[in-house]
Amino acid sequence: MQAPPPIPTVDIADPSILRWDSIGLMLIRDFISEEQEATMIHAFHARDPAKEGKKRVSQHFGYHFDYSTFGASESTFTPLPSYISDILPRLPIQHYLPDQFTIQYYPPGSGIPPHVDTHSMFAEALYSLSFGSTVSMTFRMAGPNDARKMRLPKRSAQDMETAAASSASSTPPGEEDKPEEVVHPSWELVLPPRSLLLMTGPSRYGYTHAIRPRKTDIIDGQAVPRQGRYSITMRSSRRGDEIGCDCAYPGVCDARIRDEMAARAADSR
Ligand SMILES: O=C(O)CCC(=O)C(=O)O
Ligand SMILES: [Fe+2]
Repeated sequence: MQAPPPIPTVDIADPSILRWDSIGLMLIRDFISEEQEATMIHAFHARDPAKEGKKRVSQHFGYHFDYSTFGASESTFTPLPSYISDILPRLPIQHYLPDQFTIQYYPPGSGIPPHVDTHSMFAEALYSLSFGSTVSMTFRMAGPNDARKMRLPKRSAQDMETAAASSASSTPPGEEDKPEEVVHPSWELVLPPRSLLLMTGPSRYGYTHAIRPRKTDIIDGQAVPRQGRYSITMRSSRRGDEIGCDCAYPGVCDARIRDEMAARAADSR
């Protein structure tokens, strides 16, 4: 079920900024220059030369993403290259800054399954800087199906990174006869190269985001073949007492899921 994308408001002072205020989403076009983009692509392949694989390739800077907690590592830290640290003073939210950076290369045809980034381990602002190629990102308000999937036993940490709310899996056994659940319509947001996406509020906590694994996107009715696309996901880790979440989306909130499991374990004692 696909819906037209919600209509953004264009910032009067800066028309390169589009906002979807009701869901806390913002896109800044031309956030980096073509020169910065070329530097980032060059630096990525200086560390990971292969371009011909079919799978997404990741590099970590700052505190590494920890695939066992879905938060930032306590200790593994790679200093930031200047092409990342240089952009931090220009991020729209300055009272807290990201400290966990994942650069991903998506060869044409690859994507990332629908998921909600961990609520409890990262502060509200989630950034994605796109470069290399235009891509469509699919958003969908999370529903009961996503909540159920997030409560399934996890196969492995790597699966869970993105399978958290993945809608790719099949109907669990015994549930075939249940009435069809409400699935909210998805819509696609075109992310141009060199644009910065900021997710806060509902788009951060209550929507899944995904990139469909395909070689061509349909943009304004035209088939646009994908080239290699890169992104830098930037997150601010929560530490100690800050870890937790009291968002309005308990169905897809890892902090609530952990509480439910603890309560269930206590009940069964
Ligand atoms: O590539 C992107 O823009 C988003 C990546 C993402 O959603 C993630 O790493 O959690
Ligand atoms: Fe994500």
